[in-house]
Amino acid sequence: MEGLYVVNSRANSSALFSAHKFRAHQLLNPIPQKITYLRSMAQTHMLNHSPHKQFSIKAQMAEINAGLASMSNPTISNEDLLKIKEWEIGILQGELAASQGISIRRRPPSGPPPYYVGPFEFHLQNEGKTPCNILEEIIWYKDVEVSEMKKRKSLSMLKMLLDNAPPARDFVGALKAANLRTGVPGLIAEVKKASPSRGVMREDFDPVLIAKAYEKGGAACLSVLTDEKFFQGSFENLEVIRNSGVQCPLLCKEFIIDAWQIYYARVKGADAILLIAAVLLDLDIKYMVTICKLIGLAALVEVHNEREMDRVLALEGIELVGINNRDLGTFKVDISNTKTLLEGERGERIRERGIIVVGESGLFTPADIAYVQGAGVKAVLVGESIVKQKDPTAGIAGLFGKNIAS
Ligand SMILES: O=P(O)(O)OC[C@@H](O)[C@@H](O)c1c[nH]c2ccccc12
Repeated sequence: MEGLYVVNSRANSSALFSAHKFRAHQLLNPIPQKITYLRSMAQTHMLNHSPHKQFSIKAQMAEINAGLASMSNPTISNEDLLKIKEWEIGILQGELAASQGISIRRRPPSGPPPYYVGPFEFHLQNEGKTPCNILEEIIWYKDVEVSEMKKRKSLSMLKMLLDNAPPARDFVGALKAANLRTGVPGLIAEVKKASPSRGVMREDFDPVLIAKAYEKGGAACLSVLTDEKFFQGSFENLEVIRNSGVQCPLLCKEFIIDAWQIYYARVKGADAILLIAAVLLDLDIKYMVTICKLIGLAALVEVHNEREMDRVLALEGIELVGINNRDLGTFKVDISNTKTLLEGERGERIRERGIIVVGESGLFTPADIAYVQGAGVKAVLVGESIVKQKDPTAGIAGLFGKNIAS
């Protein structure tokens, strides 16, 4: 556990590069040999994990090295050096993300540090300082938010709190049981006040009342939005629902970019967390799923296109995959996405591996539920259509076209 902590204790970084940075702290003096050493380490990591990018990265590394070798300013401070390193690592991480088809960029640093002598193209890459879509905006804001939260509560504090937390409830088990009991997909009912695409969905928003109404209506699990700025949710909502006597396992609906958030979610009462493949590198997903297993959480890995599905299916140990019918970049909703991603060989592999698939977003009617069930989902994640109902319990019966409460 301690090893995991060191590697993943920094925001903004994939596990490997965090380890790399960690060592960078220890190795800053004297400068040239150590830079070369650090660089070769980064190079090794890149080569191991992104073979098809080998050539371009090698070339860029060579360019940076040449630049540094010709650097004449001997007064460069350790602090500036560290900034240079961090900036470069950001660029390399961007490269790795692009090679995996991830279009969401992490928050750009404020441009090249002083004394930077790397290739010109790197300067250009960081020109775009405005987010390209809503998901990117959310992620950039989250980066800042999480680094602030981490200052207030360290990971070691969270780990101490974890030792006293009641064990997590079986999220996947509850979905399977509900599916077997009702013959329709197990319901994850979402406690959601607002969203960037739909605005405020319910003015009289009482999270505990809604949660209890969902449970009464036969929800297997609940999803609680915790993002404040864009969804008007909160960790307080998660906590009050957990302490209200509601028995359903809880999904912490958060934009997770740092393992610290996983521990935080568990401390606040979560039984499952969401990992969004459009945002996270393969290695990050793998690493975060491992952390979830260590602390007893289920991980719902969300995909919204074929590329993301293939990336996730290439990872081991995945139990729960969500297919989002809403493109988080454009807000476009199309429930046939669930069907498309489960067709052919992909669907077969999923069945063989016993992965539970959750159909997410845009489900309003019994026909919608039947459609995604026909496509192969064993669970659904529903917010808008039930949270907007005056009586969410009746909303659930309306959504399924029958009473699914036990
Ligand atoms: O309200 P809807 O259309 O029923 O969607 C619920 C849920 O799928 C959606 O809120 C969601 C799916 N993935 C997300 C990731 C972040 C925030 C929200 C989401």
